[in-house]
Amino acid sequence: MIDVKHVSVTLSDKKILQDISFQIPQGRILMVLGENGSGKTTLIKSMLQQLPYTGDILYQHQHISHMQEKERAKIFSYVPQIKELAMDMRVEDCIVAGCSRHLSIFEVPSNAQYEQVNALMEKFHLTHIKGKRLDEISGGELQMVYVARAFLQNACVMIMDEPCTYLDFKRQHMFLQETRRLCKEGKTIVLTIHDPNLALQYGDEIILLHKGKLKAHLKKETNDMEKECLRYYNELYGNHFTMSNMIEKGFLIWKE
Ligand SMILES: Nc1ncnc2c1ncn2[C@@H]1O[C@H](COP(=O)(O)OP(=O)(O)OP(=O)(O)O)[C@@H](O)[C@H]1O
Repeated sequence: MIDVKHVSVTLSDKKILQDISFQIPQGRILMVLGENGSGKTTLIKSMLQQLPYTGDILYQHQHISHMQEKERAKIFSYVPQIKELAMDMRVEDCIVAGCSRHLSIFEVPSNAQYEQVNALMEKFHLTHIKGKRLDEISGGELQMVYVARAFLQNACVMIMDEPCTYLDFKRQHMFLQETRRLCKEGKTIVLTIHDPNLALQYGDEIILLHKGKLKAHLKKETNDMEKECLRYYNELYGNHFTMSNMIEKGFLIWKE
């Protein structure tokens, strides 16, 4: 379980997050929603100890801030926003770096690990970019390369910052189906996303940030997530939304 307790972040004298508290049980997908600048990235970077914060963030009742870097790498894998991704390496080398925590400093990845890379590249339909450098592939492909790398890392908690942004419609669903499968194996997934429909379809829980504050925490079991999400969106962003079953328009949905 991850326990975020009264977390606040101030950067350059600006309050970015204010008194955020929530828990995520193991084996759940938490979707983090909120408009641009609401604090989603700041929240996940705080969880990853990449930003200074006040309050407490615990994993299985242990303070994450007290853990060694290596211990944290066993617990968390991270897919940053695409704007932060390094370019100067080959696709396979980028993915195989996901298992670097299993290697000692002088060790190079084994053939078996490269086989795992090949399997992941097949799973995510990336075989056509094998051998290419990261600056020779598309934005969506780059995003999937980093997702594959995080999958290879096999950490207990996967934290991903807008992993769907550059993915086409099919790949968004394919990827989210994979994350759901990982959850069934006991992994915990935290991901920021802008599409409330994807969050509703795949999330076990949703938190909604607004101006650095936690506006809502919805759970599949205890909330009518669709209706409450609609209510919050209308409250926050003006009365612009309705549910698809309330209007006579067709739209594409993913058949499971
Ligand atoms: N180092 C910094 N110093 C000052 N302000 C910052 C810093 N980093 C981020 N901010 C501000 O904090 C706010 C929250 O940023 P954050 O990146 O967490 O938002 P977000 O919800 O992830 O946005 P988006 O959906 O656009 O990615 C923004 O107003 C941003 O300008």
